[in-house]
Amino acid sequence: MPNRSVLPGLKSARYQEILTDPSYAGQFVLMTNPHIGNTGVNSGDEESIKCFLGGLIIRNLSICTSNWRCTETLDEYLRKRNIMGIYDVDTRAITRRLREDGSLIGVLSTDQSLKDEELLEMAKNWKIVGVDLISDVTCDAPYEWVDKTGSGWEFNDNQSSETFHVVVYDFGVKHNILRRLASYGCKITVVPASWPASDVLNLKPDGVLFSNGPGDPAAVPYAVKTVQEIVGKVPVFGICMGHQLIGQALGGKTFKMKFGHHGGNHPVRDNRTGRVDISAQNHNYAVDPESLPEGVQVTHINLNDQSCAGLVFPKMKLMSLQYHPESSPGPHDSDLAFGEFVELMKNNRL
Ligand SMILES: NC(=O)CC[C@H](N)C(=O)O
Repeated sequence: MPNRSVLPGLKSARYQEILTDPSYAGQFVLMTNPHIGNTGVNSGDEESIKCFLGGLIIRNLSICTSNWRCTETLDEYLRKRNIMGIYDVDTRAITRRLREDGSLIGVLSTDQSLKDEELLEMAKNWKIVGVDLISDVTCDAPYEWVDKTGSGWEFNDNQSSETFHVVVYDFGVKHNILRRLASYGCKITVVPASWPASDVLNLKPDGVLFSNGPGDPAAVPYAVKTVQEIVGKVPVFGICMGHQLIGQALGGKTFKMKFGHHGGNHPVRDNRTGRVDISAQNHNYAVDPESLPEGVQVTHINLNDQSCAGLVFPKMKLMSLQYHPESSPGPHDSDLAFGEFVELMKNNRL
């Protein structure tokens, strides 16, 4: 079966978390690091229960694995999940092309009977704008999440002694968002993307988190409506897709970026303090800050292109980030955002 997807260029990063980040659904990932697979794959680094990405494109597949946590090679892992991978590709050439033209549609096929013209036709007819990719990646039913970051990996000892109940809307949530919330002392209920806002509010949560997720925020009006029904009633935190849905719910506009932001080395400035974090990012859409109503403050700026990377709306007890404070993979600089959310919930209790 041929597989059609977009190619967002990606700076080198830990591949297993990328393979299992549901935000990559419908996309091929091209690694600029030339050598991939040497640490293999292990069950502790999964970011969701499946791989949702369209395929993985790399230069060299390591012929051996060497890591104490490795349980499987990358090749075995992708084969078992029926995910396409291709190596021996000139990834530098494709990267240069992507740097000029932005994300492109690509086709990968194992069907040798297809002619180049047919493959080109398939690429031309494939769309990501306006497509709901969330409904393919969200959970089927609500569940509780309890796992914290493992004690051997924990790096933050400033955690709250109070417990806060957070309902997480699963638009394609990464497990590390849930682990970090649990480590900050939250009791977590995860609900499917289509779960009614009224049912969530009936649970009387201390806060609601709108998660990351794939695709075009303008293609999921049901999710925007849910966000609208919740914002202002309890403290909320939006991450990536969640941030974009909040932007839309407030009446703002989102747009498709030429390149998108991918990888673990994006400098972001918190305008309130001047502090610069190096952040992990993965998004193709962004919120147009000019389109937001009065009272919404742009708190974070991506220093590579000055785009909007975070918002607060104090009147609505709302905060959101366009990037991934949970990292996994990536630097931990922005982990304090979870602490900020806990503060927001704490102040709302007073
Ligand atoms: N990581 C994410 O949540 C991705 C956000 C959004 N779907 C985008 O591609 O822009």
